[in-house]
Amino acid sequence: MTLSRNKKSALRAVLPFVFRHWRNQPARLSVVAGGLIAAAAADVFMPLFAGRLVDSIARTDPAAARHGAMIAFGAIVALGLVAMVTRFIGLKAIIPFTLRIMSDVAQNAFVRIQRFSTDWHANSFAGSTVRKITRGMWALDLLNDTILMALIPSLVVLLGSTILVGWHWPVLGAVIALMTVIYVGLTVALTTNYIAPAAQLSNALDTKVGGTLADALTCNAVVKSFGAEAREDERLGGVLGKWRRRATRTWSRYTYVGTAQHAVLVLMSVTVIGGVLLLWAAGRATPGEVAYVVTTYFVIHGYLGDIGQHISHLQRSVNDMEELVAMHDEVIGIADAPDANPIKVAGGGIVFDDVTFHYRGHDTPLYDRLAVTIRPGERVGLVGRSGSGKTTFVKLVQRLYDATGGRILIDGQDVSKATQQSLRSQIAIVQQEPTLFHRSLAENIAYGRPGASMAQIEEAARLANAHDFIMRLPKRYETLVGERGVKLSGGERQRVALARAFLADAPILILDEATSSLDSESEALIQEAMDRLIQGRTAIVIAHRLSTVRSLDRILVFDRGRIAEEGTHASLARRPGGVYRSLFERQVLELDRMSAAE
Ligand SMILES: Nc1ncnc2c1ncn2[C@@H]1O[C@H](COP(=O)(O)OP(=O)(O)OP(=O)(O)O)[C@@H](O)[C@H]1O
Repeated sequence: MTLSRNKKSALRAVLPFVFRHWRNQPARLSVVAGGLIAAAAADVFMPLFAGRLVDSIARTDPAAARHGAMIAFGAIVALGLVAMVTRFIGLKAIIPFTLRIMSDVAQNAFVRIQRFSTDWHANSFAGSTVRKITRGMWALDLLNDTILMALIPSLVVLLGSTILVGWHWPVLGAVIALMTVIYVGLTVALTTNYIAPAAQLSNALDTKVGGTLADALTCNAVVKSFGAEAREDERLGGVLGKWRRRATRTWSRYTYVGTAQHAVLVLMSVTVIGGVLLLWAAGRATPGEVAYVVTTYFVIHGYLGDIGQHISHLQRSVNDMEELVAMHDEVIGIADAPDANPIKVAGGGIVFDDVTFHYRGHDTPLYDRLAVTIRPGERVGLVGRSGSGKTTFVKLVQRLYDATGGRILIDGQDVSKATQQSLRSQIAIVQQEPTLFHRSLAENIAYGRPGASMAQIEEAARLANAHDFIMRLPKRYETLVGERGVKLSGGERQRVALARAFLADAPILILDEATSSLDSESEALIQEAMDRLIQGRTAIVIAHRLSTVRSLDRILVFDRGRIAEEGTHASLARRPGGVYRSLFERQVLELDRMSAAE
């Protein structure tokens, strides 16, 4: 999290990040900076000719007055045109320049986040992450505009005007320089030390508002089922209340700082305009020169007045980008080894060679030197109480987590030394609660094999007993399934996931059996499809209903991260006092009770 970082480290992290992106487009950057600097330089000379104009028309000789005035007027118009054209060129070039960086930043963030470990995703709110990316993207737009369109031109005007005035009247130049330094120093100090800490706190709460909204909306089905809408309203209200208090503090600080800046500008007008009037009174400045200094003051006033805002924008955009940049610095978690090779899976034998595994934050390891061998083509059931370590076993096979000790081998190759993409392409998984994309059914089924033909997709759906229900849908294979597949029933989602696994045709299959109570017809269809899918592959089936694992080659009974028993259904069911036997007896008893009740 970024709160512990101070503002300097935020600047140090964000600015190099942005400049790295600038360097990718050197030609465009030169056009942008060149155009905008030239326009600002034209502004510096404008007051000089305004002064000449006043002096010319004050001449007693009408012909000389007209001639002088025309030259000064021509120069003012020419400078105006130069400023207009060069600014146009700069502004036109900044559009593709910034848009390209914004899309690069979003794309790069997405590329990284997708590859962050399962652990990272388990600990992050999707809603907050989305907000960090979009907010960072727009902050980059503001940051580019602030530096290139505002701060650099302001610097050119301030330096140029100070030098030009100082050339005529060194003391007046020094006064302008001093007041500018006071103004900018005060602004920088107040924005960074006074406004930024408050802004950082309100940003953190802003992210929290996004997270709270997303959390409740994603779990809307749960909220509805408990009639907990009012509770969630209240929860959001609480977070919004905190955000409002923080935002009030931040926005008030902006107002106080604005007033302090205004006071310095008033002081500057007194010293600069007062100074040139004294010079005029002493006969050392003509009326035209007074007009020149007064106009210069107003030009400087215009730029300085906005500098406060530019610095706040700089600060705000840096704060808004900080979380995005921090994500770039985060370690991926599970990364491919530098010498990783694609895994080659033929039979699909899996070995847990004395594997120790410890979840972060837990006191004790879940597995302590767990040793398991699954033969190629073997069909193994994992059973055991909830939390006994069945799902973790398959997560380790997929290398969603790294083992703390020992090795996991597939066909003799260490999974930690294989490329993740190759490893996961060899494993098809049907989750307990399959998640579908809000895309067409055809796209969802073809996810495991991009480019599959419609005929292949239909064949997979038939094998998964999904074809018939799909054909009854209004748009058949083109039907959109809703966010996470909410428009389908649990059993239908399972069958789409099975079709996906058929099409993926991987040598290793992981089935996490659905616990949701399906009607018996749906259950039979799924069971039949599962039996078909398992044929000819190494299969690991996490089973909750023991009927599912009866026909498998071997059953591993998990108990608090250990394998308490293993064997076939028949051998385990006979073992007196065994864990499996007690689970089995309990399920038989439940079935008896249910049929008695019917
Ligand atoms: N991401 C995680 N971070 C920390 N602890 C976890 C994480 N996932 C699971 N655990 C813990 O590890 C233990 C084993 O969990 P696992 O999901 O492997 O059990 P399971 O046997 O599959 O349970 P179930 O049958 O309920 O799905 C549990 O105590 C669980 O709380």
